[in-house]
Amino acid sequence: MTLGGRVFRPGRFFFMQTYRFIQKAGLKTRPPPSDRIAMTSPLSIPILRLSHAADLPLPSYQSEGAAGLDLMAALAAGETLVLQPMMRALVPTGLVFQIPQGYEGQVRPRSGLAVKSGITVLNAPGTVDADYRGEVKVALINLGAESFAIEHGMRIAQLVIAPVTLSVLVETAEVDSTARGSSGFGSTGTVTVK
Ligand SMILES: O=c1ccn([C@H]2C[C@H](O)[C@@H](COP(=O)(O)OP(=O)(O)OP(=O)(O)O)O2)c(=O)[nH]1
Repeated sequence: MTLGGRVFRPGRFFFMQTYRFIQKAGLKTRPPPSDRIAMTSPLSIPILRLSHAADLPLPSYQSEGAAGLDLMAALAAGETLVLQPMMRALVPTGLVFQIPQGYEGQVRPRSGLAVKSGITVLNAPGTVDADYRGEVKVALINLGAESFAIEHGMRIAQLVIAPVTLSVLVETAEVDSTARGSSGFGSTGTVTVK
């Protein structure tokens, strides 16, 4: 931008001041840059619905800020899957995801099912690899004292899409030293106030 023959480069402060002025004046604006950082555009994920999930809606976020897409049990018509206490089952979702390279799907338990009925994901978080093209299934286990009936369409788990940091392992003869060293597995105890 040129002002009075001099080159003028407006910085972040200039934009924020201008934004606040417009806001005070009651004019409608887009959110300031700092707020917009969090509003990244959603990742597109191709998804294939298999025949046993044809009557089910696609997984969706249940609230504006939810992190997980609810996964539903896709059972055969009229089938009910009863999980006896301490029994496990691989529950089909009827969905094939094409997760983009650099991301993974994490199959996580739903806290409501866990707290109310002891139903959780046995391998939590289950990992759905970016190159997996099979049906996503949920390994549920009943850790409760009562049997639990899973019906077709029941929201049994949630899928969180997360970025994956790919690493290159570099073998070395020694690693650097730290204050913790090799202490772990409860070495700091559990008491907070001494
Ligand atoms: O809860 C899960 C976990 C995995 N999978 C699918 C997607 C994943 O990409 C594939 C393999 O999972 P994982 O790598 O955890 O299994 P593995 O036991 O290491 O098998 P593999 O040798 O096939 O990788 O199985 C699910 O559908 N649900």
